[in-house]
Formats: sequence, C-alpha cells, structure tokens
Amino acid sequence: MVDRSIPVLEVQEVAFGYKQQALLYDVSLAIQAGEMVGLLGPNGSGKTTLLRLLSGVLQPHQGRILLEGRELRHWGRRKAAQRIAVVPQELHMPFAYTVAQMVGMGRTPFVSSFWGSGNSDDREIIQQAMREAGVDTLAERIFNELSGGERQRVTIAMALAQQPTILLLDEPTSHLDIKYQIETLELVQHLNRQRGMTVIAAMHDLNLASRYFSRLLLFQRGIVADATPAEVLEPGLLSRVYGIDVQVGILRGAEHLSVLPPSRDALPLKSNKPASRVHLIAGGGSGELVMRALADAHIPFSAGALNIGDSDHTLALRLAEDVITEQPYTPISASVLEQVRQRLQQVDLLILCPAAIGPGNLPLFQEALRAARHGLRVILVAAPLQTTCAPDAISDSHKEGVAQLLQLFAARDYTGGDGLRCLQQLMQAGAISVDSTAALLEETRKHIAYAFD
Ligand SMILES: Nc1ncnc2c1ncn2[C@@H]1O[C@H](COP(=O)(O)OP(=O)(O)OP(=O)(O)O)[C@@H](O)[C@H]1O
Repeated sequence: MVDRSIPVLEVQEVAFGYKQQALLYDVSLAIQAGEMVGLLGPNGSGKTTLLRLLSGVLQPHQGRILLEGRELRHWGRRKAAQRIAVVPQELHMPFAYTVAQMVGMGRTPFVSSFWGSGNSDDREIIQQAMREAGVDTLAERIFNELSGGERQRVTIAMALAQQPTILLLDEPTSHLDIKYQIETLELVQHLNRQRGMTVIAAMHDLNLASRYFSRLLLFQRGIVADATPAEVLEPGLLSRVYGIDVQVGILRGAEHLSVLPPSRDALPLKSNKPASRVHLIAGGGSGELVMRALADAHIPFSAGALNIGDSDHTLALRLAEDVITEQPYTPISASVLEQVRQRLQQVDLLILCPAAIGPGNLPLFQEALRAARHGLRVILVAAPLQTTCAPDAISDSHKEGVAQLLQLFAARDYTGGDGLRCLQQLMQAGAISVDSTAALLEETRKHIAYAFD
C-alpha cells in the first residue's frame, strides 16, 4: 500500500559522475504517486543517467534517492523491481529468446525461477501484458529478429508484466512510427490514469511530451525547469537549453502546445536579441549569488561563456536572458570567444565573478580587459559576497578591498600569474570591486539605462 502523504520517489541533492567526471549535481526533486512526468533535455544532458539512478542501477556519489520514503539502495534489487520497471532505449539479447519468453522475464522479481513460475496467474499476467503492448501476435517470434519498433513494444510488455507502481521509460517512442508513438503514449496514459501508475519518461519529442505529460522537467546536467508544459515550453528557455531558435504555438487551447522551427520569413525572435545591458562572466558556482541577486532585482542579464555541466551554466539557463554556451570540459573555443566579444560590445556593464582562472577560461578575462580598455564598465565581485541589504557594506577602504580581492583571485589563478596580471590591468583600466550584493545592485543600477520600479 503506497502512503500518498510522502513522495513515491524523492531525489535529495544528488550528484553523480562517470569515472570521476562530474555529470549531474545538486538534483533534488519529489514525485508524488500517480504523477506523469516528462523528462526533456538535449542529447547528453543526463536523462538516461537520471533514470538509471532512479531505478537503482546507478548509485549517487552524493545525496540520496528515496523510494516510498526509504532509501532506494536499502530496498534490495528484487523488492525495488517489484515496484519500479524500466523500459530502456535499446535492449540487446545475447540469445534467441522468443517474445513470450522475454515478456515472461518481466515476472522475475516475483518468482523463484528465471522463466517465471509458469502458474496460471503468471501466464495470464504475461498474456495481458503482451495484449496491452500490442505484441501478443508476435509471441513466438524471436526478439532479435523484430523491427526496432516491435522490439520497443516488447520491452514495454516486459515492464507491464512486472506490474510496477512506477514506470521509467527512456525515449519510449524513439523507434516508433506515428501510429505506434501515439498508441504507446495512450497506453502509458491509460496505465497512469486507470491504474494510478507513476510514469517518468525521457522524451525528445517536445510536442508529444506537452500533449501527454502534465509536468515537465527540463534537464541539462541539473534541473533547469520543473513546471507545466506551458511554463517549460517557453521559446527563450528552449532556445537557451537546446541552442536553437524555436517558436511555440498554441493549438486550440493551452494544453496543445506546438514547438516548431521559426519560419524563414518570420521576424527574428525576441530571444535572439537579449535586452539585457549587463553581462556576467562566472564559473564553478562563483556566479550563483550574483545571478540570484540580479534576478530578484529584475535586472536582465546575459551570461557566459559557461561550460555545459557547470552549475553556473544550469542556473544561468534558468535566470539569464541569454547564455553563451561552451561544450563540457573544453577550453573556450575561438567561435565562442567571438560571441563573448560581440556581446561585450552590446552591453553597458560586465560583472566578473571570482571564478578560478585556468588556461581554459583565461581568454574570457583577457576579452574582459580588452572591453574595459574600450570603455566598458567592469565590476569585480569579491568572495565571500556579503548578502546584507544595506548598501553601506561597500568596503570602507577601497584600496584595502582591492588588495583583498587580488589576493583572492591570486589564490584561484592556475595560469602561472597571467590571470592575476589580467585582473590587475583590469583594475588599472577602471574596474571597480564590490563585496556585497547590495553594493553590486547599486553599482549595476548606476550603469544601466533602465528604469526600475
Ligand atoms: N557508462 C558511461 N560511462 C561514461 N560516460 C557515460 C556513460 N553513460 C553515459 N555517459 C556520458 O554521460 C553523458 C550523459 O549521458 P546520458 O545518456 O545520461 O544523456 P541523455 O540525456 O540520456 O542523452 P540522449 O538524449 O543522447 O540519450 C554523456 O556525455 C554520455 O557520453
């Protein structure tokens, strides 16, 4: 019996990476029994990894995953599999199993023998699972000889034979033609509505996701958005996360959203040209407080370049008007640097957060210096940043503040001195330093041509 007062699945501050390379960080989410959640995100954003963590196949490096309030790793494989079934993207079988044998394997968590107990209850459950997934006519066919779409429906039948309360699906419609895509999602919706099954599915088709899922999670190594389809399928947000312009239309009512490429003769999208006059350079979490302060103060800003997978990148996707994105774990490339250069020509103010400086991001600081020498106002943010409300938190002694700030950057300079020299030159070029969010906001407002309420 599921206790509906606690989430059926809960992710608490989970971090995970493959081979010590960080992939997911600070993922927290709660899923109530009976919810239908679509997991969206670009290729490589970590959707499959999150599903594998939720199924217990992978263990978080930090944080906890709770199933019905109890830590998943304490359930044991068999007990967890009696509740959670997974429909993977692809399933390769080493032997020539028939479809009926494959679906029978779905009963494994409930019986002692690999092929099931063979009792009439099990046989009926297997038959029903094959009927529901539309593969009963394929029962004696060899699984490996089926088409991709047929195989996908057999894996759904296997999951149904498991009679789970939670169904995790990894791109369940990717190999299916439009008829089977719709039939599969109708089936999943039926299981959700009629049997109260909790469904979490990674989806690439944003239109189908918005049609069938009442809650969407937009994922990019962390949760960028978690809301209704109307809130998540916002053109600016999608453009930032997927790196491509889209239009979102409404087809007969808000629940029928449609995401399309912009038509050729359409006017450039608003999101292409951020109205922000403030740009932020950060990285490694150094921009978090600054971004939150700017967003709370309704000051639009752009950010970058930031690497995918950096916590500042995920937060910027959520809070910034525009994000200049670099691939994970790569130095800033010439083309991305050119985007930064162009952005710095458009803005009135640059905020430099106390990120560690290494050979990979040094060009960003050099670009900042070049822009400062051409007259761009630059604010250097100290760490730790005071979050007091009163603007009198600006350092009493400016000189002392600057010395401290340079000391701080020196400790995070991994360029053999080039980074620190660049910052000293920035100060000489007129950059100012702030050590509180209040001072930052005051300075920011001074330098941008917006009217604030
Ligand atoms: N077993 C593994 N070992 C090392 N790296 C892995 C492993 N599995 C996945 N990755 C890497 O982790 C990142 C996220 O992969 P994941 O499959 O979770 O993303 P995804 O959002 O499901 O992608 P897609 O939409 O392309 O299926 C990718 O860069 C991938 O190469």
